[in-house]
This record gives sequence, structure tokens and C-alpha cells, in this order.
Amino acid sequence: MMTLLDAVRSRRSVGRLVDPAPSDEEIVALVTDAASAPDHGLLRPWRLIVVRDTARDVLGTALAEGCPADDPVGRRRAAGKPLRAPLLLSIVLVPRDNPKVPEWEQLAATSAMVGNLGLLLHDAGYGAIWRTGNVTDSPQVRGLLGLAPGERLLGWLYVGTPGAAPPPVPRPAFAPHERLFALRPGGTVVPLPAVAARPGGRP
Ligand SMILES: Cc1cc2nc3c(=O)[nH]c(=O)nc-3n(C[C@H](O)[C@H](O)[C@H](O)COP(=O)(O)O)c2cc1C
Repeated sequence: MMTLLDAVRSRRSVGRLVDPAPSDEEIVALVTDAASAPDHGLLRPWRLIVVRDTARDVLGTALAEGCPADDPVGRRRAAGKPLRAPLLLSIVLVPRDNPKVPEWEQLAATSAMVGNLGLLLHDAGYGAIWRTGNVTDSPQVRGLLGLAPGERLLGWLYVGTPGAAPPPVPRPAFAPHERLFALRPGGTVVPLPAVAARPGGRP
């Protein structure tokens, strides 16, 4: 069993995903735990739509139909996209009408839940990658997934078993003191002084 720190440090987006994918029962359990993410007003402003097996072809057809008719290559590529993993979770933002919780906070809560889910999948031995794309909002895809007006498709969490270790990410150099600031009692905001990070982390 990984510690939380191990999981946070070793999680990667995995592009090459193969069988097995989690069962529906496992997904229910993992999403139940992922929903412990901070969620202002506990609105649960999201829903997930499982796409697996030949339903991926149906989704591929809708993605292709969302591409321009005069772009056969783009349409073919779009049709094959859902086949890149055995399981896709369509991430749908379901904005709730709430005077205290604007939509951006609901989007933040949904993203926090998906972040938790990625870590939990990793901890369970699975891999995942959140993918978007320019036809996410096409009428064909919205219609297929049964999105109500106002609901927003945030892309898909592609899920499966890692088929290959992802290549190293060339991460931009990140010095904590460039991102961390402090408000001083005098009213000025200053960079935090550089402090040695604990060993083992990645930038
Ligand atoms: C909202 C969101 C959308 C993303 N969309 C894509 C995408 O369309 N294609 C892709 O290859 N990766 C996508 N990613 C994954 C990022 O590219 C990935 O997290 C980043 O490269 C860092 O890699 P890591 O997760 O292994 O640290 C997305 C991530 C997020 C949070």
C-alpha cells in the first residue's frame, strides 16, 4: 500500500492504457471516496458517464461527426480516440443554482474530485489521463451523452492499466519561492524566503 505522499509523488498521466480497467463496482467505490474532495455547499455539481467496450465506438462516431465534413482525416482520427483506453469516464459539470456558490467554485470542486480520483486509481494500480479536445462540446457528443442544457462536458478521464511507463515530462523549473508569497503585517506581499524542499519530490 502506497502512502499518500508516495501516491502524490509517483502519479503520472498515463497515455498508453490497456485492459484490465476497473469494473463498474470498483468505479462506484473509487468515486465514492473521490467525492470527499472539498465541495462548497456539498452540491456534488457533477456526474460521470462510464463508456466502455463497444460504446467507445459509438462515442467515436459522435466525435467524428463533430468534425468538419471536409476533414476526413480528422474525422477518422477522432473516431479512434476513445479506443485509446478500455474505459472512459465522461466528466460532466452539473452547475447548481446556489446564491453562495458560483459556477467557478463548482468547477473547482469537480476538478478536486477528479484529482482525487486520479490518485485513487493510481493507488489501486490503474493508470489514467484527463483528456479534452476541441469537439468536446459538439451537439453530436452532447446529444449522445444526454447532456441537459447548462451541463458542461469537461472531457474524459481515460482509465485502464498502464501499458507502458509514460516518458519523462520536461517540467519547467519550479522554485517554490517563485510561487509562494506572504502578506506581511505592514501590508506588503513578498516572496517567501527560499527553504530547502524535503527530499524525494519532483519539481
Ligand atoms: C483539465 C485537463 C485537461 C487535460 N487535457 C489533456 C489532453 O487533452 N491531452 C493530453 O495529452 N493531456 C491532457 N491533460 C493531461 C496533462 O497534459 C498532464 O497532466 C500534464 O502533461 C502533466 O503530466 P502528469 O499528469 O504526468 O504530471 C489534461 C489535464 C487536465 C488537468
